[in-house]
Amino acid sequence: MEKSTILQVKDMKITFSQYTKGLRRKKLTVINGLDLELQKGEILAVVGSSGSGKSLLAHALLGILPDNAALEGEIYYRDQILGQWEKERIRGRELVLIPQSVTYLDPLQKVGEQIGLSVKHKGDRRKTAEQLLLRYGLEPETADCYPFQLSGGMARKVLLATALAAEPEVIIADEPTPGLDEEALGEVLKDFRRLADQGCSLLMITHDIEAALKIADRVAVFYGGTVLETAKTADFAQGGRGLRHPYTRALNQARPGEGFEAISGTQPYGDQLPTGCLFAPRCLKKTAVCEKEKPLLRELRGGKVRCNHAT
Ligand SMILES: Nc1ncnc2c1ncn2[C@@H]1O[C@H](COP(=O)(O)OP(=O)(O)OP(=O)(O)O)[C@@H](O)[C@H]1O
Ligand code: NI
Repeated sequence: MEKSTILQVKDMKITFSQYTKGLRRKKLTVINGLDLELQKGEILAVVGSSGSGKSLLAHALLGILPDNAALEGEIYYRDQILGQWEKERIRGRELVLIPQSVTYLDPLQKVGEQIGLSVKHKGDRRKTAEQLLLRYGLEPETADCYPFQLSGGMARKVLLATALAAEPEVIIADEPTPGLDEEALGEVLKDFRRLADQGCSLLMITHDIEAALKIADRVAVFYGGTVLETAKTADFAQGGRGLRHPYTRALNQARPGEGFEAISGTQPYGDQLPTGCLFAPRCLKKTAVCEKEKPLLRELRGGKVRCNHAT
């Protein structure tokens, strides 16, 4: 582990047991062999298409997976194994989630009180809540609203304010930006960068690769429940010359201004994973070995890649 690593995931696996017809139990592995490291004071963006396992990673880190999920592998926080008990102890304090859905807000509690509960330093919680609301352009009176009285964008801002109130060590932001207007988006991204520069560590899960590249230090690319590449943000520049994996290159080329070239096919899921490389069925560079063996995640040019052929 590097000295500045604050959070580390080693060989994570998440399996759901589901009841199928006739009450037979079926196991479905949705995350497998996932490794990730978050350094202190960095923004690590996690990108990947819908269903690749991004939110499950977030929920596993916070200890809020559903009851039918089994979690394997190791999570370290500040060099210590992070078990369920520890997760519950630091959740909402040292480690906070900005959830993907605004339904995480308590419908029966006024906004100001919800933010107030998270405020780290005692004192005037109401005032702190109002200041945080103001930071995202919401009137202080918003503190007296119930969640149902807010627009989607306002609710997002309340989730952000709640997370920041805790003055956490680590923020896991699961799609924090949808529904925000341009101005608020810019404000949030700037805030994230500033927090990181002050030493807070951020895992930013997002579909918005443009937003990620604006502020992130590194990017982890998820696919079919694992990491295919971790790259430095700079590797995406100049047409993605520094990138390592064919999937990341394809993602990069699908960005506006980069040619908008989509790749055909869809990501594999659960019980229908290929035996070899997860990306092989869609890869233009695959060879016989790719269909037989799962490549390991290996270090390459200051990043990591799970590909037999990357150089
Ligand atoms: N409770 C559950 N039972 C069974 N499968 C589940 C459950 N929750 C999630 N999954 C499956 O696990 C996979 C990963 O889900 P996850 O929500 O982590 O994806 P995601 O990358 O966050 O997607 P999105 O970008 O749409 O938010 C999906 O295929 C999903 O269907
Ligand atoms: Ni998600």
